[in-house]
Amino acid sequence: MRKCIVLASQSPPRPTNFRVGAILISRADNDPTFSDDRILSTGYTMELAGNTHAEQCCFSNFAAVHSVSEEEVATVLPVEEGRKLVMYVTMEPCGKRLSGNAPCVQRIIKTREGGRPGVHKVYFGVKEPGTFVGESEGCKMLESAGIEWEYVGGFEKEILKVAMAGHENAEQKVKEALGEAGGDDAEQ
Ligand SMILES: Nc1nc(=O)c(N)c(NC[C@H](O)[C@H](O)[C@H](O)COP(=O)(O)O)[nH]1
Ligand SMILES: [Zn+2]
Repeated sequence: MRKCIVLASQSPPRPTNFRVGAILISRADNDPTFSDDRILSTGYTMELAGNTHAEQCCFSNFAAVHSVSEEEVATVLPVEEGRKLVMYVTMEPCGKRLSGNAPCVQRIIKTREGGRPGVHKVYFGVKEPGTFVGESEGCKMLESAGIEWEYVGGFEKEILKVAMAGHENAEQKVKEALGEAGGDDAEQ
């Protein structure tokens, strides 16, 4: 998650989205300390041209290395016995985008097309604040697609400060979002 926060802080601050970082990992099944994790790709919001999201850039970067388009990334993601693909993102993948572009949950689900294992689980450090799309749908959509997710607590303040750096009175917004997230340092 710390690596994702560093990625997110490379994103150009905008009032119209959040600065998010994402990492795609190949993880061994029987490796409780995750010591055998292999980072396959990284991405951060607006890393690539256009109005791009961190998860989208993460997939795009991997696809580019394998000379396919982001839409076809499922065809080049590794399928290895005894290993699964997991994704770490600072913020819950979006289920809806004000711009109308394809949401990241859809892109994550797409990695499983053609019966491929695709992304097995998503870890994130904050639920999406209500700033743009109100109640976030990401988790529910992942669940209904059979993709596991896990909330990694303890990074809320750091993640939201980076995510909202481009927003009007960001400090106040972060405080409110922390209140939403129920972060343990919400009262500060
Ligand atoms: N998970 C995630 N990764 C990102 O890289 C990013 N920027 C968001 N942000 C979610 C937020 O809901 C959308 O940024 C707004 O809804 C505006 O939509 P656009 O970004 O313009 O498509 N969420
Ligand atoms: Zn997104």
